[in-house]
Amino acid sequence: MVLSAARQHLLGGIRLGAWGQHLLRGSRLGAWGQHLLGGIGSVYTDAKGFQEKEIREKLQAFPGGSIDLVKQESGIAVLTVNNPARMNAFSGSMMVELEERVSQLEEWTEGKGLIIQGAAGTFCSGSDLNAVRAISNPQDGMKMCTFMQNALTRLLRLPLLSVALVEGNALGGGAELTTACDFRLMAPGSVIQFVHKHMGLVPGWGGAARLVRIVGGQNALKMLGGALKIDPEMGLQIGLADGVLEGSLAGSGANALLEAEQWLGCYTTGPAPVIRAIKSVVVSGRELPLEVALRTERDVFGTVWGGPANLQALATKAKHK
Ligand SMILES: CCCC(=O)SCCNC(=O)CCNC(=O)[C@H](O)C(C)(C)COP(=O)(O)OP(=O)(O)OC[C@H]1O[C@@H](n2cnc3c(N)ncnc32)[C@H](O)[C@@H]1OP(=O)(O)O
Repeated sequence: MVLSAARQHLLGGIRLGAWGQHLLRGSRLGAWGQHLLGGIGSVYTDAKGFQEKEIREKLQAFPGGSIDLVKQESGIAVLTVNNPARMNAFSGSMMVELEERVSQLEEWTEGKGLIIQGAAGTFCSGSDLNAVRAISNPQDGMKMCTFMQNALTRLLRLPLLSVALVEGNALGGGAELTTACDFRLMAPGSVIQFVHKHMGLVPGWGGAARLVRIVGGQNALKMLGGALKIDPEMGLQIGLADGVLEGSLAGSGANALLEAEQWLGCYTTGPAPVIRAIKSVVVSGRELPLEVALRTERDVFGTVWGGPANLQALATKAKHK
């Protein structure tokens, strides 16, 4: 089967990469789905002069901290941004590690959910200003930002329901990281702030594009233009936050994580193939033109129809009272 000119046109500029492969992995997508993904180049290498190997090497020259991943049997993974001496700022090596952890999550076929948190009670203060100073020329900045955009785009497209657990501060790139999750949970006293304007910058990790989709253009303009400090109350009001942690449990590390796990559990309870299919149809609806999204939805539907969970539900004559 050859894609018609119209479909080629629809796909213009949309080049599915790892996400598309995810959709396919272990699934029973139809021939059209295979065509949709086959032969379409990666979305991740299109910036002029972008050489992933080169920027990796450059980033590795700024070590410090780590990105820790724990995959739990419950199907919920916890990713920790761990550089407490610098308020969990992203060193160069942490950027590389983030991309590696995303690759590991892409391979995790049993997963259903993901919680992203910062170590020691605060989320993330953006990129490490020491590294920023050292690569402050536009060429290196563009490469770093392409690398991080790609990693965060793949993060958001994972077939896992993801939540940013925001304690303390999420500043600059840290605020951008929160927008690469499906949901944001804020602890009392926490702040999400796009401080870029104060740094003479705009978001570059894809945070502006995602923010507009989350809170709308008007709110995004106010947040970026005013470098507004968004507290939990304001976060809820503008739709940036999806929930606020209970004061009694928040701020105490493990308890905040436990609360986030409980919150996420409302959405991830059920068989992994179904939860993953839910995320996949929402991602395609969010990112693809309608005709392509509808076809993808049909193909994903085909992966769960007649599947174990579907057959079991039919056998037990489930009622939805
Ligand atoms: C495209 C990406 C754009 C970006 O992300 S640009 C970076 C944006 N982020 C920032 O400008 C954050 C600057 N930092 C701050 O505002 C404050 O440090 C912050 C996070 C509110 C915490 O304030 P305090 O609680 O008073 O703590 P503090 O200032 O004493 O910080 C403790 C140690 O952490 C360091 N730190 C915090 N944020 C950092 C960063 N982004 N890069 C490198 N180091 C950073 C800070 O320098 C301090 O270190 P030290 O104890 O003086 O050695």
